[in-house]
Amino acid sequence: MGADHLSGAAMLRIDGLRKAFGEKTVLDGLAFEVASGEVVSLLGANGSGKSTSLRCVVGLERPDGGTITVDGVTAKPGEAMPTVAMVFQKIHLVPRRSVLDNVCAGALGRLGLSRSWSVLAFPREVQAEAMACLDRVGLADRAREKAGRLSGGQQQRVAVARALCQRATVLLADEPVSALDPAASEQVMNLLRSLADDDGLAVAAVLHQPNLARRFSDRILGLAGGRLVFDSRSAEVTDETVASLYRPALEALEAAESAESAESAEMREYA
Ligand SMILES: Nc1ncnc2c1ncn2[C@@H]1O[C@H](COP(=O)(O)OP(=O)(O)OP(=O)(O)O)[C@@H](O)[C@H]1O
Repeated sequence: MGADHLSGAAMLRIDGLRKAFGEKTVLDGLAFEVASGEVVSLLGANGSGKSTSLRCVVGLERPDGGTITVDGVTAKPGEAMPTVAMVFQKIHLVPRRSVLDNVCAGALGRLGLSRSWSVLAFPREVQAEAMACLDRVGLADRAREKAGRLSGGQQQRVAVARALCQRATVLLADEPVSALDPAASEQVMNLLRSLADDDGLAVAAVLHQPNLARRFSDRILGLAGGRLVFDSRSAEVTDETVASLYRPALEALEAAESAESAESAEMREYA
């Protein structure tokens, strides 16, 4: 699984990343790397900072500190690097436009067009590239259909094709399979894996399914409180390691529930 690429230089390097929303520190000096050809999964309880870290990398959030380096080039704070693309749980396609147009939209940045959909037709060479990207994700035969008519799993693959048309070297995926059934999840995870193995992309995915993370990634990063608590090869991540990530959140929930039931017992006593 991508082992050949692991010795390569990092395609994505994050160092000392910090981000706060008001008083709340969400990323507290996060650091990790993803090599070309590698799939890395981010696991952690709700609110541990997984999405925020990816959103900082793609320029959707402006970090308060730290550096993000892509293929040796360090981004200015809040800058969107042209070769970093992201796919989301809620798939952002324009449902009324054709699948092909949605994929062509990946080229808008380098065409110097704003992210507007006013263009009536994309240049022929962009359309040809988009078709090749659609072929890569196995959906060339659906190019002329409206994107909204495709299944969730197919739409996620179209979003991946759009990232390819952007010529991404780093693909970030924020819960890419959380809304998909098991068969579609499998297909999307296989696609991410093969983009790393066969096309040399550096893939970082936030997942809520530890088993998928173990099966499809080279390494798993465990996050808690905006910090890295482990960075291990997938085969070395045990059930106990995973459980320890979620335990504090579970204990906090149990404590809140028992405080609530103690309070209602007290209220019943007074009633
Ligand atoms: N725009 C924002 N404004 C204020 N707080 C935010 C904002 N975005 C995220 N947060 C807070 O930052 C913390 C980390 O959020 P983040 O989405 O990165 O966590 P996560 O690990 O991806 O969680 P989940 O698994 O629930 O998606 C949370 O407490 C969240 O409420």
